[in-house]
Amino acid sequence: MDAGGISDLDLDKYDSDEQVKIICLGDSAVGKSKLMERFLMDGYRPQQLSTYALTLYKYTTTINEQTVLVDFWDTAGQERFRSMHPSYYHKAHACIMVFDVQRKITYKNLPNWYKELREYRPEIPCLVVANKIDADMKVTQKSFNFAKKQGLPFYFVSAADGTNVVKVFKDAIQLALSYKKNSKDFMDEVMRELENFDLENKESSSDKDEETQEGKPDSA
Ligand SMILES: Nc1nc2c(ncn2[C@@H]2O[C@H](COP(=O)(O)OP(=O)(O)OP(=O)(O)O)[C@@H](O)[C@H]2O)c(=O)[nH]1
Ligand SMILES: [Mg+2]
Repeated sequence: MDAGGISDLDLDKYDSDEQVKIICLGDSAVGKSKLMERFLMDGYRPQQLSTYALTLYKYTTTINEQTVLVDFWDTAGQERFRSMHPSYYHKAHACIMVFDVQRKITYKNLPNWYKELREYRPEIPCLVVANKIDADMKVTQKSFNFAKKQGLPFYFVSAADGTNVVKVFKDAIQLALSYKKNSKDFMDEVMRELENFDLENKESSSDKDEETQEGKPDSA
């Protein structure tokens, strides 16, 4: 692993305005890596961070005249243990949750992934993706109710022929950005309230000082 790889794991960077982190969840072999590679096709630079069993895909885009750096996090094998390391979820702004329409079990496992996601990131946008529709277009007639039940956006996609791939990733970036903006506004509000609270506290404690001052016997 090179030094650049290590600095890429500097998690504090996700606090800055122009960086978002998007994670990918789902069973093994549903096509998570293929989807990312399809989206980033030209000039993507996956960075294998084998120590951490993950790959970072870096993507830069311009939204509202602002340059946005997106880190897509992809796992390398951890999902076989049915659970991710907490740092995988840390400061993520959106999640793309993938299943394979050809393997029912990968759909059945979605609630488990979703539960774990919500333990770490209760509020981030989550997009549900049914991959490999190229293998049998008829599956798009079937209903997969998990997303609807949870009120999550749902997409039929194919990493093999590219159907809807750009749409999913662009939507994920938009949702990540708006999540970040709104949670930041919320935090600003909390910080303001805390400052006010602090001021009030200081005022009341200085009142107290005066009282004790007054209560003291006059030395003169
Ligand atoms: N037909 C078809 N095959 C696909 C599609 N996407 C992925 N595959 C195949 O599915 C297999 C698994 O794809 P990966 O992208 O490696 O899956 P993954 O979710 O990253 O798997 P892990 O890294 O093991 O968790 C590969 O053989 C892909 O070629 C698709 O849209 N259609
Ligand atoms: Mg993979």
